[in-house]
Amino acid sequence: MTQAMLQCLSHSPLMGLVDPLPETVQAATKAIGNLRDALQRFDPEVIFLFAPDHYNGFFYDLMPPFCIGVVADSIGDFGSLSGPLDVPADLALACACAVLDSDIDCAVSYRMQVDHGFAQPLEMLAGALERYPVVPIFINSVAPPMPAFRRARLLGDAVGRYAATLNKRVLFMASGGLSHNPPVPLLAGASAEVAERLIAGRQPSADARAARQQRTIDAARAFAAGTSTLHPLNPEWDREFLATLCARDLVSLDKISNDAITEAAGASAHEVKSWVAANAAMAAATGNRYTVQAGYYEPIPEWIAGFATLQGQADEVITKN
Ligand SMILES: O=C(O)/C=C/c1cccc(O)c1O
Ligand SMILES: [Fe+2]
Repeated sequence: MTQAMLQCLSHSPLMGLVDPLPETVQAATKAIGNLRDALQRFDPEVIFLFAPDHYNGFFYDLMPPFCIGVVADSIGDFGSLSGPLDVPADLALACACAVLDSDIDCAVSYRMQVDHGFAQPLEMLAGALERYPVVPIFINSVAPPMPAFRRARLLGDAVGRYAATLNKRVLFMASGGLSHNPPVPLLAGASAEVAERLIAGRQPSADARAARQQRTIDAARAFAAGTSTLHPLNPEWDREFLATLCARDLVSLDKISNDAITEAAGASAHEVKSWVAANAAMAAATGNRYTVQAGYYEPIPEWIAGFATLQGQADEVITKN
């Protein structure tokens, strides 16, 4: 029998670099610890990790809406872990085939590069990049045109139905901020130099990477000081989104357009599509017999993130406990 578990966590590469008050860090750390403890108890045999990229592994030379990594490496931006992920290649490829058979067009990569979006949850929850077998599933969340909520839900549904055939303990994990708008550039209106970076910016020089990271750190300091023009966090939007997931009413999100997401919650709020996909996977794998609890929520300007955790269990697991 397949046993399923769901964990969703915001990420921010600013954690540890631009921190809020110690009590805020402590509360977030405790919430992350709760997820980590639950993950260890569950001891997944495979993790399906839905996450975005931030122009570190995916560029406009060929930008897929979705991509499953058959082989994947973390680049180690902002001090996140670098190195290979333990991707079960046959299983990842079979998952991609099942997704395609479900009418969801999804790329595959045998050299997928991932950034803090994938590395942070693996480090914070699993303890290492290679601690557990992981199928990395990229959802384009920063580079328009992007998939809509509905497509993210259907991707998750297809992954969940595939996972249900495995007879394993599977963990559906999502990584992404809620409302937020860090200074990740847009191609529309970009200078020639920035456009080139977004189209073909793979393997930047050490200086270029350091400059990029410093720009984000400076932006976070200004945002926290209230002197920034970045789109504000939107706690009301975030809380409503979390309530929708807890009510397991994913279909109701379908009516929210990409423009409406950007306008209400910022250009990087599209990262919540990872959460939608993971929740849809959980619903499909359990035949909709699961419960979800939001764990922690706080709008944290220093991390430029509506920061949250959420966890879900299959009803069978709850009954056995
Ligand atoms: O500069 C980047 O690559 C992204 C930074 C960032 C900052 C805050 C929240 C996030 O989700 C990010 O990816
Ligand atoms: Fe992000």
